[in-house]
Amino acid sequence: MQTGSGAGPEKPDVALSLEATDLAWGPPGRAPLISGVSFALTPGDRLAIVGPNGAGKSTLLRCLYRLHRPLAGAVRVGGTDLWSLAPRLAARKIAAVLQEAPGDFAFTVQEMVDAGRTPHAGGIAGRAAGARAVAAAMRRMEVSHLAGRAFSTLSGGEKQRALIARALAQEPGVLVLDEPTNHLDIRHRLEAVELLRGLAMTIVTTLHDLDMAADVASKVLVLRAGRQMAFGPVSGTLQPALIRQSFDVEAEIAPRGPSLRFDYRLPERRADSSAESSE
Ligand SMILES: Nc1ncnc2c1ncn2[C@@H]1O[C@H](COP(=O)(O)OP(=O)(O)OP(=O)(O)O)[C@@H](O)[C@H]1O
Repeated sequence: MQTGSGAGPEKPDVALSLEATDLAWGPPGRAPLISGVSFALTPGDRLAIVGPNGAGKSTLLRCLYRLHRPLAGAVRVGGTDLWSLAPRLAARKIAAVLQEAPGDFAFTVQEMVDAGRTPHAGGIAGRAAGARAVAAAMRRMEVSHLAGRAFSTLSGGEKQRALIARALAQEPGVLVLDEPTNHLDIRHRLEAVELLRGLAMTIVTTLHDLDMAADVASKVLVLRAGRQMAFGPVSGTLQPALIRQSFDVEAEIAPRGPSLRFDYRLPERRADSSAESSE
């Protein structure tokens, strides 16, 4: 994938602010799966959402790309309530890169990436700008040579790159990604980090790997059991005590260039609890 600025869409990206205020969501008739989530991103911020399995990371993302309507609180993009926008206008402001959806399988890569233009205006000028944005996104994600291939026949990493190309073709102000480095090999993973750092849009991504969160993100939000444990700059926020509380592991943190490196171990069992368990 090409990460240099020369390979980007010709129209400059316009990053937008993103704000969540006391956000809560849960399925009808059930207790909220997430609640009390509040954060504010300025245009161009890159937020990593981290937390253990089942913490509510994907649920929070669904609130941010307008799939789940909040039970309480609000999401504002560029200062406007997300739910006051028509769906098409919301899709011009926020694009999502999710794990592949069953509906994606019927299309070629070209058709998939073209679909990123759906929220945008048609007309001759609109179509020409759209074709340029699609071609630039495909070049950037190195999927141009796969244009005629059925999406269903791609490898996991190729699929991931095609899905990111579709979102880039959408030219959003905010890009939301669910575990974007899943399936990527070492080289493409490093390139994804560089890509995310180089995009001139606001980024929100879930990540399991804290090293990667520190490499990619300027800010981090830690969730556990649907509650926000912390939100703030990566280096001041991801501290051993918070990692122990949130993930139940002991962590040692060391600087690595401008980023951080995390080493983990399981917490030692307390002597009295092992005595209890042997009784
Ligand atoms: N629509 C739903 N109805 C009922 N429960 C749900 C729904 N969506 C998510 N959940 C539950 O909410 C919890 C949080 O799920 P979510 O997928 O947001 O977690 P996550 O942090 O992304 O997890 P992982 O790291 O394992 O991907 C899980 O226990 C999940 O089973």
